[in-house]
Amino acid sequence: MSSSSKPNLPVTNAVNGPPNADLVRERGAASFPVRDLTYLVYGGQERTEHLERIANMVASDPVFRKTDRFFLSRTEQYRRSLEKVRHYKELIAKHNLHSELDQQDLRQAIDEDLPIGLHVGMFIPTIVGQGTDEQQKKWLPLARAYKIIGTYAQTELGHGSFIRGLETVATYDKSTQEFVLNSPTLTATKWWPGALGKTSTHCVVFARLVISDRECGVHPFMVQLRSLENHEPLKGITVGDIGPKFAYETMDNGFLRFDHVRIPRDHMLMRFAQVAADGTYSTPPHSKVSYATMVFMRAYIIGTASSTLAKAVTIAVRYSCVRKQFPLRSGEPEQQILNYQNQQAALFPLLATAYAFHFTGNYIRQMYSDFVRGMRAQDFSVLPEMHATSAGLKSLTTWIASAGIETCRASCGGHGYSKLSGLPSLYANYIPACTYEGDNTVMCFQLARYLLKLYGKAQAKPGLRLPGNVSYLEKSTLLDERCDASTEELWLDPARQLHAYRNRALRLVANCANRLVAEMQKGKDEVLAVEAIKSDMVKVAKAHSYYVVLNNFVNAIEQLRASGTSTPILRVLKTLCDLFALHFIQADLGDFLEYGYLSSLHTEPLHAQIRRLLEAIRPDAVALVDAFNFTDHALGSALGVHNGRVYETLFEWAQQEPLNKTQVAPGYHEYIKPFLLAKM
Ligand SMILES: CCCCCCCC/C=C\C/C=C/C(=O)SCCNC(=O)CCNC(=O)[C@H](O)C(C)(C)COP(=O)(O)OP(=O)(O)OC[C@H]1O[C@@H](n2cnc3c(N)ncnc32)[C@H](O)[C@@H]1OP(=O)(O)O
Ligand SMILES: Cc1cc2nc3c(=O)[nH]c(=O)nc-3n(C[C@H](O)[C@H](O)[C@H](O)COP(=O)(O)OP(=O)(O)OC[C@H]3O[C@@H](n4cnc5c(N)ncnc54)[C@H](O)[C@@H]3O)c2cc1C
Repeated sequence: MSSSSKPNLPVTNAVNGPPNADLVRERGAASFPVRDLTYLVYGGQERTEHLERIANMVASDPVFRKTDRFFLSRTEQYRRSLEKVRHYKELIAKHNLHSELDQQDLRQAIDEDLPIGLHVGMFIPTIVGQGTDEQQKKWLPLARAYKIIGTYAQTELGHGSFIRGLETVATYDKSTQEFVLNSPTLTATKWWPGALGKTSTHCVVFARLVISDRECGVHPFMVQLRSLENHEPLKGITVGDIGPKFAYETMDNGFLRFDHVRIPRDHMLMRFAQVAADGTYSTPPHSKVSYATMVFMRAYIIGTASSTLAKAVTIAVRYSCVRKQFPLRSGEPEQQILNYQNQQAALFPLLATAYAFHFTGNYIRQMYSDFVRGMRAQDFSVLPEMHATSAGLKSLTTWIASAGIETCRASCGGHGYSKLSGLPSLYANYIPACTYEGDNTVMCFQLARYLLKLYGKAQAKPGLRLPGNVSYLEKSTLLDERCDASTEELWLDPARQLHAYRNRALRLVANCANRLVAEMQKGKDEVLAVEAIKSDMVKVAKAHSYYVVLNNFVNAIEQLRASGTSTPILRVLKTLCDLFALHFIQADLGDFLEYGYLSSLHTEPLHAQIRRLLEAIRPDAVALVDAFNFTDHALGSALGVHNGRVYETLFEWAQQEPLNKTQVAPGYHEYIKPFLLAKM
């Protein structure tokens, strides 16, 4: 079945000409209407077409070009991203894109780490979340109109994960009703905040509040850094760029020091905690409420794991259909490398994961908006679940997406190593997601701690009802149950798949809890006992997060079935869901074998079923990546171009290499010629 209607995307950047015949054939053989799956992914036909209009506008606009990005210096890349910011603002005005959603769509289409990312992603959300109504009235209009540009300055040279250890101080001076911000040591220097170095005029600074020598904990403060007239740093402020990084060249991650900088009392963001004029301090309703922007960003990061991985897989799958190596038998034509089982085994689980993460993203968005609704009504009861779940999912999704991009790159052979494949920069720009907004390992401890606590409660109080995704912690009888998937067919049963993931998670939680007790019985206090089980805690958090991802994928398919989604779409989603479920059991087989949950009775049919799923996905692979509907601009890859003219595009793009501007190499006269022409 071919797609029900054609996508409206232009073929930009690629070399024009007849499309690659193999890709055309693959597209014609899809078993489902591609366009319908695109609508499903992007929330319907109208929304898809709107996104396409914006994507087309960006892709055809020379200011947003990406093709020369590899040939620009760091400074040029930063300047170029500022040019894009200015143009972004012009387009908002020109096309009346004033809603937050439109602007988000536009930034997503521009597809670059712009130095306003922190402004929209953390600075404005912190004012919204932490500012009083008056503070919002004062700063939001300025921020939304880009009259001020801000960032989120929390991390310091000596302190990142451990927020309570921050050293920057904000001392309240009752006599002038001001806070005095100071960086008392070198390690107190703010270090890393995006767009802090050169772009931002303002920032929300996290500093420890001190009132009359009393420590009141870390709080957010609004601080102006630079003059709005000439962009010079204000008195007492030392600010700059932290220098070269692994990638992320368009972003001026910065450092910042305060030398007794005074700000008015009403520059502390006081929605939840307040300092009165006389220095009276009112505590917030929840001790971690000032960490809410991080929770918001973690939810956002979970949402982007799918699209990032989907880009890498789109490039690798299209290229693997164009690329041919070896005939099976002499005299036969060479095979598309995607026909090889190993290539399918590398790429298809990642394709399935990109779809799985799409539904995880929907789930966490919903959870986050419920949480915000509660918080507005002063109900913080969901905060622990929201924090723990988002911390775990942020870690799992960014780890898998990062490793997945690298797998895609390696699966493209030599051309994957070329920056023109788009994969090295996708990887290098994406991997800090495993670190920023909470180091993944540290985040896993948060989820594991939450699960251990709930498990302990459930053990102590049989009959206790736990929230949906953790309700399995109530059922210790689950530990006695074994897998009964002894045939290939039984492995396709979602209930059995979920049973396996639940059982593994519960086992690891129970094991951790038992070890904790054993360590304490050996004489350790609780703190040291936790230290003794830390690597197991990471496994616990991952195991639970896998279960959440799978559970959401399974539920999403059920909901789609109930809402009348067509059979071909349901069939292909079910196949992807099965592959996701079975692949990650296979990948962690030791966990399931260790406690006898599985035996070779089950693993043989498991492996066989995975092979069948790879075969089932093969004819739909191109259609499944096409359904993500990326423009060539978004992919930025000579290997992933929609028309499949991979070699033509690679060849043309390589001509832009500055070394090719002259026939004779720069340096030839000084360094090559002397020895070439030297007498023997
Ligand atoms: C939309 C556009 C987007 C554009 C995108 C732009 C690109 C952006 C790119 C990069 C931006 C990057 C930004 C940053 O990195 S900002 C800095 C982020 N920093 C961190 O994430 C630091 C990580 N550390 C922490 O979050 C915490 O310190 C901690 C969780 C590790 C520990 O906190 P601590 O204060 O030490 O608490 P305890 O361990 O003692 O725990 C006490 C108690 O509180 C619970 N808890 C901790 N955090 C939270 C929270 N956020 N919400 C709710 N509850 C929390 C914790 O679980 C404990 O609970 P208990 O066991 O029940 O007591
Ligand atoms: C590209 C990028 C952009 C960033 N943008 C911003 C920004 O805009 N604003 C901002 O404020 N910050 C920003 N950051 C900083 C970022 O949030 C921190 O780097 C991150 O939170 C990790 O903290 P850390 O660097 O202190 O790592 P550390 O905590 O020093 O981690 C180092 C290692 O120690 C381990 N470790 C740490 N604590 C423990 C523990 N208790 N037990 C066991 N192991 C532990 C970790 O797992 C890790 O392996 C950015 C960072 C990057 C890379």
